[in-house]
Amino acid sequence: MKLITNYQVDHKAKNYEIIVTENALEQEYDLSHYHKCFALIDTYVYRLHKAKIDAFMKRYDIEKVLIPSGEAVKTMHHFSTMTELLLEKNIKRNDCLIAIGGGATGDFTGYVAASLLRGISFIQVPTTILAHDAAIGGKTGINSKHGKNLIGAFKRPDRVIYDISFLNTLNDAELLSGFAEIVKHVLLNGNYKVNQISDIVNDDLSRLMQAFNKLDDLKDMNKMQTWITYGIQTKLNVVERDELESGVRKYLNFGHTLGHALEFSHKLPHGIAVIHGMMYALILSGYEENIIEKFYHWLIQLGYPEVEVKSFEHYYALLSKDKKNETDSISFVVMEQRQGHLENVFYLKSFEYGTLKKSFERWVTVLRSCYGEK
Ligand SMILES: O=C(O)C(=O)C[C@@H](O)[C@H](O)[C@H](O)COP(=O)(O)O
Repeated sequence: MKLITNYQVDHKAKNYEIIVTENALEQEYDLSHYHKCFALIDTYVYRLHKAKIDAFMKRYDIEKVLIPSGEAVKTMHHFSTMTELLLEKNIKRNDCLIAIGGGATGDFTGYVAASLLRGISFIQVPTTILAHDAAIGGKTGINSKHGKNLIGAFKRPDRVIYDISFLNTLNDAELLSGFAEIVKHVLLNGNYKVNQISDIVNDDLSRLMQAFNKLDDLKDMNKMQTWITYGIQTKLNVVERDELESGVRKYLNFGHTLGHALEFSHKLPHGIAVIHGMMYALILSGYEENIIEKFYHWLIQLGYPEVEVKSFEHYYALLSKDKKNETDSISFVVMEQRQGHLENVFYLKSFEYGTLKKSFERWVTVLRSCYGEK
């Protein structure tokens, strides 16, 4: 068994362990302090990894509950059905829910755990690259008809068991979706040299761009592991400082404002929507078209698909419901270079309708020209 790394989250109390390794599900864990465990498992993931998951459940006498795959489960209907089902099963405060699946499975299960009996334990068993981000930091929730993740809670898992052998069965869309959050983590760590920014030169970003320049590179899990641990470390550095998102954690939402609106409107994989949302956020941040084009050329080489685009007004309604807004104007995380700084500076900035719309039109023009549409 190859151990990549074990993390210990450094909060003042109630820390949790993040085990990242191949076949992590086969390791021994002490679950004896729970009265009973229920595993909420993404149906699609269960079909692909039945033997492995069944062996884990048998070893710890865990009860299986299959749930709809992916984002489809994050509805009030499924939340209500699941909580009633678990109450029917006479769930206890010292029981534990185990989420086995991608980010959506973790969000849903965590929110059920946060709500049932005012909070029971839960464990994350993420099965995607995207989950290197989603399973850490305690954000849980479901969607509303008004937008993505609008109902939720902060709820720390008791443990994250990240069995990276699950990643071998990810399809192309899932690989691209997960990789988008790695790109975001690299940008967040950016050490750009001011005079070189126009060539997108950044130690980590250029390393990433060199390591991955076609879709097949994303399938190289040895390569990917390095960047998954990089992403986890970046995320931990932020959430340990600001768990409840009153300050720096907001920057983890870079690209997510328009990203969530695109994801919600077109039912796109999360990261594919976010990668385009980041390009829009760069335009809002003041970056010139040539920088965005360079990014897009790399992204197209990797296989990121173009997004369908509706009118700006359509997205504006969703942007106005974003959780980061504190007034009637829309808040975006922007990434700017400041005079005298060697690093990019992230901050939250409010924008009026006119600026957002103009930037949107610029983004659509770049998008269309890079993807070769008339
Ligand atoms: O952990 C965070 O904080 C993030 O914003 C990370 C995001 O990449 C992630 O997609 C998160 O689930 C989005 O949360 P939301 O608060 O924008 O719903």
